[in-house]
Amino acid sequence: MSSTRVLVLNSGSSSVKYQLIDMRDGSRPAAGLVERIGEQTSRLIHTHVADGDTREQNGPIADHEAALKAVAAELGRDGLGLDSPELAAIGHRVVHGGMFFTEPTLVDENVLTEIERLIPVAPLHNPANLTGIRTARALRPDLPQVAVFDTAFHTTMPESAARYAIDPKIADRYRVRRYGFHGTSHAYVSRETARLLGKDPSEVNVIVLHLGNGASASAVEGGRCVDTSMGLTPLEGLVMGTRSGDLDPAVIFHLERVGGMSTDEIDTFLNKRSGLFGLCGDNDMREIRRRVDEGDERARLAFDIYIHRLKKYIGAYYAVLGRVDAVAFTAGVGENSAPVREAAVAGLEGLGLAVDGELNAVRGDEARLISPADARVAVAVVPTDEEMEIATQTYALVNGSGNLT
Ligand SMILES: Nc1ncnc2c1ncn2[C@@H]1O[C@H](COP(=O)(O)OP(=O)(O)O)[C@@H](O)[C@H]1O
Ligand SMILES: CC(=O)OP(=O)(O)O
Ligand SMILES: [Mg+2]
Repeated sequence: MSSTRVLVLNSGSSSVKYQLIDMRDGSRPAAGLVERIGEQTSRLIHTHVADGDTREQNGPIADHEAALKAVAAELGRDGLGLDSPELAAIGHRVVHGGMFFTEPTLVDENVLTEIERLIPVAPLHNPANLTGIRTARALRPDLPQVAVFDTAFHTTMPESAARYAIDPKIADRYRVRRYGFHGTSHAYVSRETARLLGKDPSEVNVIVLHLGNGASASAVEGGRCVDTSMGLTPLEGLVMGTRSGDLDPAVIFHLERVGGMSTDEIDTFLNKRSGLFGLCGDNDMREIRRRVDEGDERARLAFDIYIHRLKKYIGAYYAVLGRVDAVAFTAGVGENSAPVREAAVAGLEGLGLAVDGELNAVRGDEARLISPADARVAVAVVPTDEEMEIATQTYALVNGSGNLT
């Protein structure tokens, strides 16, 4: 039996998402999610696609190691376990790869050491990614494990965009620079946007707006990233579900000196209790829109701040690129929230940007244009598929080709 399947693991700070993908035809025999890891109310939802069976497990799952073992057991019940000869490799999303990793990388001890060294700049993400890799290796030591880095796509950024305006000696000593994240999604979506326009990626300039719980924008010139909104960590840039995005760095000194908060408290405050959640108590855009429609002022302000920041980045990346062929909305909010898309480009007709109300209201899983037919710049909804991109890159590395054979 040939090995054509890739298990993709996306370990977040309190969740593990997984998909088993068959590279022969792109089918997904199984997929699932473990959420609220470390709490009493953890939940595993597993879907075995062949028989449409979805199983749910509720109850505490202490850590990422236990989560991954539970996932392996669920896959095993469907005959799709980690011992399956059809499994070619496991592809892991790793959030921070620093400057070192510019490509998908076969995991060995040195790679693990380097990912570990990057924990201080990705404290919410890299530890979970590491545990995922280590647990998977222990369960199936002979299987190739590939790390696919969120930062890799952004390593093409010019120094003018990647450096902060601080002494380069200090910056280099502490590896302080703008790395950018969600790169797997920005790469996939910019390519799919070119495809939607019937062009080669090398011919088009695209602004990608990845609006999920974490959110980031990128400027992609002829298939290469030239700027992105996240920086040293995934805190910079857009307003997010629970992260503040851009602020004057002096806010931190002020909160410490005047507010009496510790560095760790400020870190938690800005990463976990700010953004939409900090502004109005909700981080889910559906709930925020519902409240806006009911006339809730706090939700309205949160929405307006979110949109104002988004619009500023569209303008900034328009200037960075000089010529823009398309603006692509993706991820949970970008794919599903027509009001966000409409508000983000409202008033930008001068830049050739507009949204057609009827097209914007259409829902669906396919990439689609939402700009009027005569628009100078295409505005598109392009569903992201980080799992397929990770599987493709993983399979290409272990097999010498990314083609679906
Ligand atoms: N129908 C919808 N309308 C508006 N927002 C939505 C909708 N569906 C999902 N979302 C938003 O998508 C967010 C999650 O996006 P997602 O890309 O799945 O995030 P992540 O991968 O970062 O967890 C949710 O917080 C929610 O606000
Ligand atoms: C890097 C990052 O922000 O990831 P996520 O959106 O999964 O939190
Ligand atoms: Mg996401």
